[in-house]
Amino acid sequence: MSRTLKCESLKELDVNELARENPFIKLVNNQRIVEVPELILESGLKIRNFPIAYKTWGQLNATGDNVLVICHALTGSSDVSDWWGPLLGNDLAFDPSRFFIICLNSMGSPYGSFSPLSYDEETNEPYGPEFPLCTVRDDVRAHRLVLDSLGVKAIACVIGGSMGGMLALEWSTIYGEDYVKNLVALATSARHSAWCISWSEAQRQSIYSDPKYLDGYYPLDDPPLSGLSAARMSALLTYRSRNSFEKKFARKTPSPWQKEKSRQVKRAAHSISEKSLQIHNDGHISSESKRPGSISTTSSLNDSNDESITSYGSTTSLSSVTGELKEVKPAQTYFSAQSYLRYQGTKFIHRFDANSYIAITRKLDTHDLARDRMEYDEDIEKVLNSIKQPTLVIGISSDGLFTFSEQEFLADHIPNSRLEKIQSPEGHDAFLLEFKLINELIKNFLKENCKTITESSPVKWDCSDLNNEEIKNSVFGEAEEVTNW
Ligand SMILES: N[C@@H](CCO)C(=O)O
Repeated sequence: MSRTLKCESLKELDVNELARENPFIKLVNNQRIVEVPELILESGLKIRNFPIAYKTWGQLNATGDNVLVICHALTGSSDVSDWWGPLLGNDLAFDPSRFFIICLNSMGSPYGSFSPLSYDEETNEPYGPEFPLCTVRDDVRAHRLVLDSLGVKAIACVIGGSMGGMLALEWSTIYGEDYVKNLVALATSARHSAWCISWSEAQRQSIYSDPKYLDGYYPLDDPPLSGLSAARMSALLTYRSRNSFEKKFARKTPSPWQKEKSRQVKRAAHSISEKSLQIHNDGHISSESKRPGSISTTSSLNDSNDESITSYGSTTSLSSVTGELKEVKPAQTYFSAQSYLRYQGTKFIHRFDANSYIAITRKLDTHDLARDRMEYDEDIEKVLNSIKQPTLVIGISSDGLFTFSEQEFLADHIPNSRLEKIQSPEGHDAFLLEFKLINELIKNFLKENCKTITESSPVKWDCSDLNNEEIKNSVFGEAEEVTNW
């Protein structure tokens, strides 16, 4: 991270102190958090003295215009090295020896910016479910205030995928080509589709239906984990594709390490009814798995008193006639695809907050470049037509969430744009997985459109914050093959 540059006019906040109130902040290495004095949200509400977290790499040049603004996706943080690490480094797409690279955390996210975990000055309580609606446009306006205070005069290119792509489109639309010189939008849309809104809704409903949700007034030490985990599991399915799952898992049984990762902990069953109950409630993370009044037979996901780790693929089963244990091979009811989903759900609840998830999915739902843009008659094609910057649109062939046709729509209506298709079976998340292809596409686009910067002499930058070890140990879990190319 650039240690030399500080916000001139914004108060720098003590990250460690903030992390005492919001433990998720600790998951992001070496970011800065500043206090923005005031912003009027799109809703008309004025917010005061609120935090924005950001992280930078490289040095700002004398003219303040060698700036790459990278915008993160739904559950991302300001730490680009954690989720797009293989694109960041000397001679890569995001080259800190030439560009000043900045990623600012979106509001609603639990990773440092203004969120449901922030304290309301008036009540001295976290906002929780009373956190105000923050839109993509609100993010862009708040982030602009931070860029101004850092001395940024123009953005060489704004780049983002998924929600990050929405921010990138808004940056270009709000501030125009004098301030934002180039745009790269990946796997995103001009407005959030009915399909995406519906998935957001289904995920929020998972959280609402967790009895621990308590209308959002849950204590931070007892949050609605099962609802949040279920929300992430269904979200994850929309981020991948049927074919990638079939190829990866088919009908495989989880290996012992996969079972261990997904914490499938079972105690021995002593009767048919106990065994049936175990199968029936298998995967229900807050289940007691016992009849009211009887002794528990299945531990919850967080139970550390494991007696044994078994699965229904074992050879111990029950005779339906006698009700006694008998050595037979039962039908498989626990599959590798399930252990993967459960593991992902568990991984997520350790790094995200339920109210934040609700706030940020609502932000996605508000996204519509045409909304309230009367100067364009709220006509989406006219708004896209007003984006004059050289633009690269990148779509994923198998993306079922932000479909390739939505990328075609963007490219068809943004006049100075080029469309690239990534052939990948991975679905939407390919924008976070197909590093090599994305690196090449963005690098070539910048070479073509930011020549004076890409051809400038490289300057030294502090790369101590970037190393393979950090990428491998990503708190957010980069793909397993991240370092393989
Ligand atoms: N996997 C990404 C997908 C959202 O586009 C995330 O969690 O942010």
